Amino acid sequence: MRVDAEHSYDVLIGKQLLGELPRLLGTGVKKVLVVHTEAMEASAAVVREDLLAQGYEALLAVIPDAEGAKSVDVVAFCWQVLGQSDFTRSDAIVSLGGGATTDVAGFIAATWLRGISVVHIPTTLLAMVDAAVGGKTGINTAEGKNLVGAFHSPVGVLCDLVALETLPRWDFVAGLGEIIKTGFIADPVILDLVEANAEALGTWPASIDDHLWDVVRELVERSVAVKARVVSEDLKEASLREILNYGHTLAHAIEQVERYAWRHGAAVSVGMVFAAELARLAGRLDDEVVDRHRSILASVGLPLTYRGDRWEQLLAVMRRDKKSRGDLLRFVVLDGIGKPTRLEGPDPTLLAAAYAEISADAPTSRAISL
Ligand SMILES: NC(=O)c1ccc[n+]([C@@H]2O[C@H](COP(=O)([O-])OP(=O)(O)OC[C@H]3O[C@@H](n4cnc5c(N)ncnc54)[C@H](O)[C@@H]3O)[C@@H](O)[C@H]2O)c1
Ligand SMILES: O=C(O)C(=O)C[C@@H](O)[C@H](O)[C@H](O)COP(=O)(O)O
Ligand SMILES: [Zn+2]
Repeated sequence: MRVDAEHSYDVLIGKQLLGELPRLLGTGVKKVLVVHTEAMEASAAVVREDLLAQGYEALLAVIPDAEGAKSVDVVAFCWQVLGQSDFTRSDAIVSLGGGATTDVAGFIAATWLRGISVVHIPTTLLAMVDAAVGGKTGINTAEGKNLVGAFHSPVGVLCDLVALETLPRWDFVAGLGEIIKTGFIADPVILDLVEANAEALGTWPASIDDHLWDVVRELVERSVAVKARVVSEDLKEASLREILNYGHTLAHAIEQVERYAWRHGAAVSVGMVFAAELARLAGRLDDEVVDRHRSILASVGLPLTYRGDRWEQLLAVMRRDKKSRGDLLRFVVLDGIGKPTRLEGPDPTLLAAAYAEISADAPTSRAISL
């Protein structure tokens, strides 16, 4: 799959792809910093050995797990490593891990010497289908999620599906959240595929067999194809790219309120049900599509509700969403499957009514508690 952003790059999807890394790094690179978490230590050692065998100077930088990686302290630590190892503009970073790792490593690459090459090797489903592709990089601040970052496209992405064999069920399911998002905004075949294989997908990795691998590969390819098309047309989110943010306005607020104890994909699941209810109440989306949100997300084990007593707090956080313009809150909503649009400045009563529909506490809501 090819992405045409500030430069063109390949997203390779398959098995045992490590041999492709030198080609993705391109010519002239001498030093490579492999950024990874402790959980990825063994794989990072293999990548390093491979790079050394190919004649590169290869170093490892271990960063904290999950959202703990997306902090300015981690960035500063990696800048120090790069500085002390004399990394120049002809050297490169390789990220190895989930979306948190690819986000922070991408940001380090974007900022070191004002930008050096990065190759992403995503190891979660979510990072393969979304985070590693498209060049959005960033970190969190105390005030919110992804508030600091840069658009900095990788020079290549290597999605080795074998990595998914060790991914725990909950992290796999979180990745399905972004895949289902892609289905609703742009590719209904994704929804059909998930619905037809929901039980096996929702019980990963116990359910792995040849058929399931074919399904997962197709889901990854279809999701990456949508993302590649969108970011090739609108890298810096002038307009079209906002559709990839479906469900994210509320999702990011939930993640922050939960101090990142929720997985991103799980929060996106609740955020999509909220956005669907918002569109329904605004008279844009019919009941059938809203119900399909709930049924498909629940079928793989994703959450549909959030605590009712947090609305004011969530609303305050949502005001800092990147789609906001001044006081104007803006949401990506659907007019139908594959028909994303924007809802700008919805009435506060409409927002509260949509939230009541997803509140875990509301006895009369249409929400299903899992
Ligand atoms: N830049 C973008 O366009 C973009 C898109 C979507 C999401 N994101 C970001 O991605 C992050 C979420 O990514 P995520 O869901 O991958 O979470 P994550 O990076 O936190 O990884 C989830 C967990 O999986 C573990 N893990 C990773 N690979 C594994 C493997 N192969 N086997 C076993 N365990 C493994 C990690 O150690 C971690 O504990 C969020 O920060 C989100 O904001 C960014
Ligand atoms: O690539 C994009 O654009 C997206 O919005 C993809 C999202 O899934 C992703 O979570 C992204 O990091 C959110 O971006 P943000 O600009 O809302 O921080
Ligand atoms: Zn996301």
